[in-house]
Amino acid sequence: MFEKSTWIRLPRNVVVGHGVIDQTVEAVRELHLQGQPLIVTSPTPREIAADRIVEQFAAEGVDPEIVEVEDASFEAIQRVIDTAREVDPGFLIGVGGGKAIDIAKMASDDIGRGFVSVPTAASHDGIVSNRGSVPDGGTRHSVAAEPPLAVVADTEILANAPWELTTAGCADIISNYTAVMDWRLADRLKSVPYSGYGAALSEMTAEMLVSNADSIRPGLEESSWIVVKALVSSGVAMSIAGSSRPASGAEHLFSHQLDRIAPGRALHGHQVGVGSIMTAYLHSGEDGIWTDIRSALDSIDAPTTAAELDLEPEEVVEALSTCHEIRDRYTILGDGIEEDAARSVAEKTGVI
Ligand SMILES: NC(=O)C1=CN([C@@H]2O[C@H](COP(=O)(O)OP(=O)(O)OC[C@H]3O[C@@H](n4cnc5c(N)ncnc54)[C@H](OP(=O)(O)O)[C@@H]3O)[C@@H](O)[C@H]2O)C=CC1
Ligand SMILES: O=C(CO)COP(=O)(O)O
Ligand SMILES: [Zn+2]
Repeated sequence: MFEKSTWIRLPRNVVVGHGVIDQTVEAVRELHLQGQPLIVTSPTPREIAADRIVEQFAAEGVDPEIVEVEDASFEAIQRVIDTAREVDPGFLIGVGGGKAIDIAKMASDDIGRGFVSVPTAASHDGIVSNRGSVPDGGTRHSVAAEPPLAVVADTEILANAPWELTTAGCADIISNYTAVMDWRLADRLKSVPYSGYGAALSEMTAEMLVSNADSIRPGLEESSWIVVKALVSSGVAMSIAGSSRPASGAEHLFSHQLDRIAPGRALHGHQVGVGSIMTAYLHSGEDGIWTDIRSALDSIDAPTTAAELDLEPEEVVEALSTCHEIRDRYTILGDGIEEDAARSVAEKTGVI
């Protein structure tokens, strides 16, 4: 008897375009969300977007509660949960980069209230996904969480954000190529749950971004449009898969390890891009697609070397040779690669 079942949880309203931040209240009302909003944001996004959203609610006689977070941590999530228990909000709104959105997402899951995602940077593909990603000591948790009920992505705000945030988002998408290679390998060798639809959507998203690379230029609002649609699509792939597998393989393990070894040095997307060059080399060898990945990153101004990530060569070697320990996710790194092998792949790909 056929006994499989799945839940694919997706946002209902995805609102993208110029000035749509001013439609946030409308997007919320259309979902019939009631009660006081709890806005989770971080310092810069607060000035750029959250205060504007507060004004919109104030014009309707609603006074949102705001929690400002500085880092992605379980302490920050707990602070949001504690505030939510005090004020009993009707729903949450995450306004900012990956950190604010992940925290809002995970707190919303804990307190059982819906959440709306308002990205201020096209820097990562968690803006739509049903996954939260939080470092915790020597490990990192990628946990199931509430997907947003709505996403409000204002391309004017995204286009005015520092250019490197957009190139980080592009690199996060380009890394889907190696994430899917790792996923297929893990399916073949370890029988991990695999979704052909999730994999195909993830690869197609990377393909479309790369084929539009010429239109992704600083100051062009169209660039934010292209990138944010790719980020939404990649997030949907994760929701279809029910895991971050379509968008996170060994290149993400490398990045998560760098967050421990060299915290705050480079953006998530930029680290996974460089990781992807090296893991593509491990998958397909000297004449494989690693050169295409490097060219794609280069064409959108994303880093391709350790120096551009502000890293020492030995930090790259350490991260690559130890990152398999970060979590139980089978990838091309298997049970780890030797330091000399890691140095060799980093040298051969020009990363160091
Ligand atoms: N759940 C998921 O599926 C995924 C989660 N992630 C997670 O997302 C995080 C990375 O996201 P990322 O966005 O790079 O990190 P942050 O949220 O830390 O944002 C990066 C920087 O950009 C600033 N910023 C945000 N918006 C603007 C703007 N419009 N103008 C100027 N500065 C701005 C932030 O300011 P400030 O310091 O003031 O906040 C911060 O300094 C990681 O924690 C990663 O694990 C990534 C991919 C997928
Ligand atoms: O960054 C992500 C996808 O781009 C999320 O993946 P993780 O599950 O590795 O945190
Ligand atoms: Zn990522």
